[in-house]
Amino acid sequence: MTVLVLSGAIGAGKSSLTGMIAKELGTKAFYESVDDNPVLPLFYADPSKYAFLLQIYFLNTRFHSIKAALADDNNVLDRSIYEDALFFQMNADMGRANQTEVAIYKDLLANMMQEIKGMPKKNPDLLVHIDVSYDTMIKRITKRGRSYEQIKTDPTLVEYYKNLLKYYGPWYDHYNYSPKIRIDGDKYDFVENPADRKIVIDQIEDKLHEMGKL
Ligand SMILES: Nc1ncnc2c1ncn2[C@@H]1O[C@H](COP(=O)(O)OP(=O)(O)OP(=O)(O)O)[C@@H](O)[C@H]1O
Ligand SMILES: Nc1nc(=O)c2ncn([C@H]3C[C@H](O)[C@@H](CO)O3)c2[nH]1
Repeated sequence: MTVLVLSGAIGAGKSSLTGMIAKELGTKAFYESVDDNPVLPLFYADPSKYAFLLQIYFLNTRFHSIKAALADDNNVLDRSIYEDALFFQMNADMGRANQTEVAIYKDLLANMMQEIKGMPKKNPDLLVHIDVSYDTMIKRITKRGRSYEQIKTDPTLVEYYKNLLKYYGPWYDHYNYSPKIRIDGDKYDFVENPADRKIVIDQIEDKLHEMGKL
């Protein structure tokens, strides 16, 4: 049983690469709830009002996916639960959550992580992190076109996205729940270019070989 999780900023290419890895390795893909997420558009319209609710929503849906993915055999998840705290900490630091919400969220997250520790498989086998610059991130967000994520319609998102990248650097450096690998999302156009896709998939497979997981 091998479980891979993807990480990276908004629009980094996690969902795209998740699908490619699942196809290549013949594993099942688990995607975070976006298009069916009733809170996400509300959050982008009024972050202070909905930051806490969105975080609870994501934590709950991610926990469902993790329970399914860690119980089953070979799986790949398009975002790790370890990034949830990063998002909430950043939103809290930006004044979008009060101290009571922060305390309740942290306690609930710790409680859920405790449950995960009790599962037969506690941690993923490999974290695949996609690194992107601000310019690439914006290009991809624009290309994907979710209306509420566009900086043209909401210029305050420039600060939000730049801030997110600032939080991701140290987050990746400190991540130690499993082996990890960094993919250069600026360099490799693994969506449009088959040669780049092969390079990226090879990097992941080489790492799995090295770990004795392939
Ligand atoms: N390496 C890449 N080269 C070219 N286009 C890419 C690349 N990665 C992603 N894209 C494109 O960028 C957009 C965002 O990709 P995707 O939805 O996979 O990102 P994500 O990391 O899952 O985003 P989110 O965090 O919002 O869920 C899509 O339109 C996708 O086709
Ligand atoms: N606030 C907040 N907390 C999270 O834990 C979180 N996880 C994902 N997202 C947002 C980013 C993309 O717009 C969209 C798809 O990733 O959902 C989050 N937003």
